[in-house]
Amino acid sequence: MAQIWNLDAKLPLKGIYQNDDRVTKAFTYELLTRNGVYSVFNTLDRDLHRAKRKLVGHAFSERSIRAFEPALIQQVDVYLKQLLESSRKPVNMTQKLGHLAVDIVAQLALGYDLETQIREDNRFFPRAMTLSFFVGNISHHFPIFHKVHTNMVFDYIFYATRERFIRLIEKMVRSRLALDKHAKPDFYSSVAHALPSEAAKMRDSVVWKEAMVFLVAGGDTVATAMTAAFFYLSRDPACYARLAKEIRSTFANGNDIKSGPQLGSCQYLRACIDEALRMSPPVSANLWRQQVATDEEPLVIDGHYIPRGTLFGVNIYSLSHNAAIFPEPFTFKPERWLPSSTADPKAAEADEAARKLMLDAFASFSIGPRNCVGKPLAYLETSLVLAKSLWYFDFEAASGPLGSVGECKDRGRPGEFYMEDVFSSTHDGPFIVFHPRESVSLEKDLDTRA
Ligand code: HEM
Repeated sequence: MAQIWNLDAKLPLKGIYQNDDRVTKAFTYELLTRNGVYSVFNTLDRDLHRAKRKLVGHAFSERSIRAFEPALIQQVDVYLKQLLESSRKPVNMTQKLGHLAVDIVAQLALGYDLETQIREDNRFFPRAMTLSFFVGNISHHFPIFHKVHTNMVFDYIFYATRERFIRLIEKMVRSRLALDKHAKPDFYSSVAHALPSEAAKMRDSVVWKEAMVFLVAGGDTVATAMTAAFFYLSRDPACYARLAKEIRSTFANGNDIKSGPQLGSCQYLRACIDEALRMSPPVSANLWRQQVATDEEPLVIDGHYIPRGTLFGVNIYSLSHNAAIFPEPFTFKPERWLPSSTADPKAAEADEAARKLMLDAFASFSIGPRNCVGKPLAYLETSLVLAKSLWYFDFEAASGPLGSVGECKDRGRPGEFYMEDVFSSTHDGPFIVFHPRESVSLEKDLDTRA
């Protein structure tokens, strides 16, 4: 298996990921399915993918997201209440935001109250998702293991966890199907009109496959984005102060923090999120691609001839840390994403050219027809959580040994959030201490929102 690393950033990204006439997802994606039933994520066939993408896209239209937002805010309120209860004590943000994100995505997929934020019993669910990423990632990078049925070995070792995970999803799907199509503002409600009336076994059904993708793709990733943002902000007083000032001067009260022009005007918030996504891309695997089987012409990308059967891709982490595009790539600098503020027209032109180069190379959600369909929701969720956290609290890194959990020490970069690639990412920390702001009352706002 060959691989193209992104040494010259400009071309291979588009040539690979925006070239769906000639390039498709690699066969390794198909190894992630069982029973030959594909989801929007792992289907290779271009026409089937387009149809599925159109279907799934309904859940992310502006209208659907607006309808879903109150359910999202309800989950964020649970998180805020818990921060209040644990004021002045260190909070492990990997756990806290992991629970929040999975509760949100369970609401989004199937209107289900997973309640990992408040109850212990379903907390195996995010752990099981990470496990499924881990096992799938092995086949994705080493398909030979799949051939020798390594997945069956993992199935055997993790049988109990896998069965528990699948039974819970089955319960979620069944309880949703028992309700009226439009009983909840969720994915099912957005797509129910277009679903086949299925006689298929539950685990082979379209609802099952797509809901499963939502749960796996939309929980862990957003949790990592938010956690990384807290890591960097708690270590950079200047960025923290600038963001706090922006949030606290944009809104008149906490109930106003929702989607709309005010949230949209928070340019520095968006810059902080993009910078966290660049520094710590939640999907850190190589997204392998291959030449479309029916394409008979030689494939040349960015001057590289790609022999038939080769898997190739651009690694998002390495691209995001290419110093020729992102100067000082290991420094958290949200300002790099802001429009130029210099009065000198020549300098402004150069700044804008540099910014365009970065925007073209920003691939944390990938690009092209297989890019992330959940991107608008991911931004909304991350923006709301950061803005509301800063509205109701001041926060800082914990002191003592807990304060350094999450730092990347073994590569000599303590300023970087340490993550491990399991297709998505595993991590721990940071531990953050929250102090309620005296000038605002979360309890009062929660009462008015209830
Ligand atoms: C910060 C958060 C997120 C990041 C960084 C992210 C990143 C990505 C990336 C890089 C891909 C391309 C994967 C590939 O080519 O193999 C992808 C695809 C996808 N994402 Fe996300 N994602 C995020 C949030 C979400 C959310 C919230 C959802 C839904 C609830 C979601 C659903 C999907 C789906 C369904 C695909 C497959 C799209 C297709 O193949 O057409 N993602 N995401």
